[in-house]
Amino acid sequence: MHEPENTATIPATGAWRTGDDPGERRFADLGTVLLESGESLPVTLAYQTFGQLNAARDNAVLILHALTGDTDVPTWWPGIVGPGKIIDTDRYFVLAPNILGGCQGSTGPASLAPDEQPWGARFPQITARDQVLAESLLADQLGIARFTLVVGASMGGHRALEWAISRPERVARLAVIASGARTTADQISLGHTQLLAIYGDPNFVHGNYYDRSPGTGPWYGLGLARRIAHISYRSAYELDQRFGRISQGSEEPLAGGRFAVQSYLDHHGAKLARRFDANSYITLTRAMLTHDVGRDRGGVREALSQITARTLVIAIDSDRLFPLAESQLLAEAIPDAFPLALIASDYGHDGFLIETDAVATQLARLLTPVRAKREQGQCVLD
Ligand SMILES: CC(=O)SCCNC(=O)CCNC(=O)[C@H](O)C(C)(C)COP(=O)(O)OP(=O)(O)OC[C@H]1O[C@@H](n2cnc3c(N)ncnc32)[C@H](O)[C@@H]1OP(=O)(O)O
Ligand SMILES: N[C@@H](CCO)C(=O)O
Repeated sequence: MHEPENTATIPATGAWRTGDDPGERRFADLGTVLLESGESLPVTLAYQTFGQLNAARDNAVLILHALTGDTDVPTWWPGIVGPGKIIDTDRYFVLAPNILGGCQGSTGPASLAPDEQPWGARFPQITARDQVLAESLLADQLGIARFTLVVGASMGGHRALEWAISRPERVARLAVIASGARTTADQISLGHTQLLAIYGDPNFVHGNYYDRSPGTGPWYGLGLARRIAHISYRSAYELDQRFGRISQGSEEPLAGGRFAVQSYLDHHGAKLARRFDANSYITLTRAMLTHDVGRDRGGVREALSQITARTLVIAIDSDRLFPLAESQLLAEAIPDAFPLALIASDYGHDGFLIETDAVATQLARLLTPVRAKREQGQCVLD
């Protein structure tokens, strides 16, 4: 394992995280990986771990972050992961890799290609299956044969499902939150418009912007893509309850001012553009759009029937990005699944990040029997 050069060479134009955390992340060199596309890619994954792997190596939990998440799970999911939380780091060994194709330490378009230049637009097409392959190589390297729980929300749920289908012997329990078995036409449409927002930025220059002078990256396009995405992360009801037609500041929209909700979206757009790489956003969005667990497996239901893990599917009732029907399908088609767990929330898709008490209550159904039996001194086979 080594600190890859790629994290040190992202140019100053990019304000995404560049290996700036205080040494908690580690990096696994996983060698050259054969991708679903047939191309080969040298892969490094950044990851963090929390807690201790026990002697039996049977307390590992794999947490798979969503689109722009990172390895620092206790920070973005504080109600779920940490000492005494439902994913109790005093009890479990949590492994949190950064997604392949991302820009927070793992190999992605900003990494150096073998010719010592950033991949940029040359970065190959990546799928959820490629991402899971890389994660499984990381697990191999860490000596984890089987996870007691694999959990992912949103795009993390895509990978969690791929894990449970392609490597059922390695997943004892599965939690899929606000996610689905394959991207819907609506999701593809939303992703498509986000991609076009980036492509249309004159500073995108076909993805080859890394050597441009500071301040000339495709931040406008990336920020616009995030605004489009962010609308889909929240419910119409919540936005209206919260912002209504309120003006931002004293200047009325009729007099050239902004609505507060415009300012809010602008804030989230600018914030992401400061911390994320546009080429990674494209790579990950494309991976999301091509997600289909049924591809080359005889269809979605056939693929889901291969899952052996005890499974919990959680949905947010106001999620307009991942419709309930998609979660319902998972809960019905996965053989050993609890009935769909529905969380009532006004927050929409982002509910998985915000409604952590409700998510924890649901996860307890999947995890507590193990805890209770262990505390009674009983042997529990994962
Ligand atoms: C697994 C993963 O997905 S990890 C990655 C998760 N993180 C992200 O996605 C980052 C984006 N953040 C978010 O989506 C949300 O902040 C969440 C889901 C994390 C939390 O949701 P909430 O608590 O409802 O936060 P909310 O959506 O109100 O955003 C708060 C921000 O909006 C800002 N804001 C609120 N109203 C306005 C407004 N009218 N004008 C400008 N800014 C505003 C706040 O100042 C705050 O800014 P800050 O985050 O820079 O401190
Ligand atoms: N806020 C989440 C939403 C996607 O599920 C992210 O950016 O990863």
